[in-house]
Amino acid sequence: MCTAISFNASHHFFGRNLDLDYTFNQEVVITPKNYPFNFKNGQSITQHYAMIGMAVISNDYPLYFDATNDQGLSVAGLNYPKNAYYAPSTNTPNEIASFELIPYLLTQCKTVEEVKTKLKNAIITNQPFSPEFPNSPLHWMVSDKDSSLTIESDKDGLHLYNNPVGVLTNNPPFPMQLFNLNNYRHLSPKTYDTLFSETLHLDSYSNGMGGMGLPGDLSSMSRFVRACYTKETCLTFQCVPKDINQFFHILGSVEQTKGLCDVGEEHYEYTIYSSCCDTTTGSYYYKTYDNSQLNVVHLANESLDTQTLLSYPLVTETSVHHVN
Ligand SMILES: C[C@H](CCC(=O)NCCS(=O)(=O)O)[C@H]1CC[C@H]2[C@@H]3CC[C@@H]4C[C@H](O)CC[C@]4(C)[C@H]3C[C@H](O)[C@]12C
Repeated sequence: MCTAISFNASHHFFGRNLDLDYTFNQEVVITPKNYPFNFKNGQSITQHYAMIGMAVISNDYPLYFDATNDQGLSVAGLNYPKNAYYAPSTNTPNEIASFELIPYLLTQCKTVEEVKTKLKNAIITNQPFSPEFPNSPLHWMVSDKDSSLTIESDKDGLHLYNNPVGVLTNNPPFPMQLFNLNNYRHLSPKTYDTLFSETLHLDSYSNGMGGMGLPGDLSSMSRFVRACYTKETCLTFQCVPKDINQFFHILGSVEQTKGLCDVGEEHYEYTIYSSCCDTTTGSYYYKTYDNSQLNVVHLANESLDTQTLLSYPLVTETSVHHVN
């Protein structure tokens, strides 16, 4: 399970929690502007936008989990089991293999509008990257500073849904997630007087009672509601570090502690990393389960007119600031 968020404050921020019971060898990866992409549909690109994000590099190829390009467009892939359907290839030019979608969009598009145009007649296909990395059932959130889009490739075709909340988790399909939010329309950061009785004097004995009924469990529908509510009510400070801090607190509202989510055979899902990319500057902040210190990799600090992938292994050791 995972949660992705797009957040507007002093800058535009985009990031996600990656929740899983095992870890890949993922690292922060910068793809510079002249790294050659040879897509399965026959298209080759050697001049394109640069991108930064979390990826596994295999065979010199960046398998991105989430990334942002130098134009401020971002995409994250999240688990979408049992619903994702990728079609067999028929060798047509509008095909994109599922593992290629993030680089395909981020090399060529600046905005969500451009993504919609690019994907108009697209088909997501099922060619796997390699035997070591077979296909995963994913759906995606694409965001720029003005809007977000959910991409779902189901048995009945490719769906592009406007995503007005800027949040994505996992199942069920996105229209159901959005509809389910209606069930929480009563939630409020304020504690109102009781609405259903004038004779019973029901006491507001605690702050925060306007939020009673907000789900706190880790199921994907609950995380969707909780992340939307936390994000919508979240204050912004027009100060980049403070807004990034707010972003990590929103992600923290749906993070998974080891032990809470038993997936069998003594494995537990946990939040492996949380990321927040400042898409205005291309700075990728992250923390890991064991290291809650923020680390950052800056796209702008590298020369991007090159061909070779740059990678930055995650700093996963617990870091403590000793005060005395
Ligand atoms: C597993 C993760 C989602 C986390 C999640 O939701 N876990 C709930 C498990 S459960 O459903 O609750 O049991 C997803 C998110 C992004 C994915 C990678 C995207 C690039 C690449 C695409 C290739 O085609 C296949 C390999 C590849 C490295 C992918 C591996 C894996 O699929 C990643 C990490």
